[in-house]
Amino acid sequence: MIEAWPKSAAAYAEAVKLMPGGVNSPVRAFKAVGLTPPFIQRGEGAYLYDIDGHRYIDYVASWGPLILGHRHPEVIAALENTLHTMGTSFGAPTELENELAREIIAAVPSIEMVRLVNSGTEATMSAIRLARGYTGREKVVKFAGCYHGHADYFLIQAGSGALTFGVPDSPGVPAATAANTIIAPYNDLDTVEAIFKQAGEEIAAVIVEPVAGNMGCVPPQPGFLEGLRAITKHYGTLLIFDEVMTGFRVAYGGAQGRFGVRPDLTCLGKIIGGGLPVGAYGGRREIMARVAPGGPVYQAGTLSGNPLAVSAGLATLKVLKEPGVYERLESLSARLEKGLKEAAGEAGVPVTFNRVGAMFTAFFTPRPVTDYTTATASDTKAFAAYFQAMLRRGIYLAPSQFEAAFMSLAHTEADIDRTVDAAREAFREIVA
Ligand SMILES: N[C@H](C=O)CCC(=O)O
Repeated sequence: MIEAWPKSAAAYAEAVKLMPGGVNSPVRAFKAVGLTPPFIQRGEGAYLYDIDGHRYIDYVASWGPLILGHRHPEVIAALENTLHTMGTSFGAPTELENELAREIIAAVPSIEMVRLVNSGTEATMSAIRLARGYTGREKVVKFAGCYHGHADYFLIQAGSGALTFGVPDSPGVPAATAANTIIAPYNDLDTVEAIFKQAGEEIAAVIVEPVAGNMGCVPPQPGFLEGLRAITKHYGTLLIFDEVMTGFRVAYGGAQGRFGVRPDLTCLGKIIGGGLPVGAYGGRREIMARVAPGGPVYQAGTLSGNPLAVSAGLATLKVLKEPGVYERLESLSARLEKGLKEAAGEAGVPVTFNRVGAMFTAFFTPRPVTDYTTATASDTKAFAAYFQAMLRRGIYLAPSQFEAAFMSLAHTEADIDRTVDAAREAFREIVA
C-alpha cells in the first residue's frame, strides 16, 4: 500500500509556479480525483514507476498509444536505428512516410490516401476543413460527450478533460464559430434525422467517435453507425470517423473494420505514432486529392511525418500484425471485465462496465451508459474514492470518470488478477 508521494508533491508545487495547473494537459493534474499527481520517472512494459519509488500497473498507456506497453524492444530499436542512421526531422519527404502511408491504407478499409500530421487535434481540424472545402458547406454535426481535440468548433458539449473540468463549452470559442456546430445525443439517430430534415443541405460533415472514448467508453448501439452512414450519404454530407482512439485498438482496421461501416474520412493518432506525437487523416482519393498542394484546401506542418514518430508507429503496427495479438488483448480485457464485475457485485457497488476490445470504463451507476446523459449520471465522488484506493494499491487508472482505460500486450494474467484483488479491496473500502 502506497502511503506518500513527498517527491512528487514537491515537484508539483514547483510545476504549478511554472505551468498552468502545473501540467501540459489538464487531466494530468488529478484535480477530479482530489489528489496531486505522482511524477513519473519511467515506464517498462505494463508498469509505470514514479519518482517516489512506487510501481503501478498502468491502464492509461499514455492515453492509448502504448498498446505494446512502455519501452517495447522493437519500438526502442526502431527509434534508435532511425536516430542513428537518419536523424530527427528534415521537413522533406522520406521513404519511411511512404511505408507508414502504405500500412495505414492497407489496414483501414475506407482510406485510399492519407496525410500525416502531428496530433489528433490537427487531424480532426484538417478533416473538417477538408469536408467544408469539398462540400462548400459550413455546418458540422458532433455528438454530446464526444471529444475531437481542442479546436474551437469541437469545444461544444465536449468530452474528456473539458467534461472532467466542467468546461464542455469553453470560454474563448467565438459564438459565430459555435453556431456552426450542431449537437446531437450519441446513439440517437432520430435526432440526427430531425437535424438533417431541417438543415441537411447545409451540413458539411458528421464527425463521430465510432466507439466513444472521451465520456468514458460508450459503444455504438447496433445500427447507429450504419444509420449515420445512410443519412449522410443521402444528404451529400461527409461522414468522419474520429478513430484517434479506436484506430488499431479495437481491431487492426479500427472501429470501421470491426463494425463494417465505411466513413468518407478517418482521423487517426495515438497508436500510429507508437508513443510519439502524430496524427493522420485520410479517406477516399477524390476527397483527399483536394488537399494542398494537389488541391486548394490548405494544411501543412513542419514536423509532419518526422522519421522518429513514423518509425515508432511502423514498429508498433508490425507487432500488431502478428497473429493472435487482438485475441490476446480481448482475452486479457475480458478477464479484467469479469473480475471487476464480480468484485463490484460482492461489495454491492453499482457499476456498469462498458468495453469494446481493449478499451473500457467502469461507470459508477447501475444503469446502462449509452450517451452523455447516462455517462454523466455516474457517481464521480464514488469514482474518485475508488481511484484513490486503487492508486494506493499500485493501480494507475485514468484520473477521470470520463476517460476510457486501455489494455496493452504487456499486461499479464497476473497483472489482471492483482488489479482485481486491488479492486475487491477498493470497492469494499468505498462502501465502508
Ligand atoms: N482523452 C484525451 C485524449 O484522448 C486525454 C488526453 C488529454 O487530455 O491529455
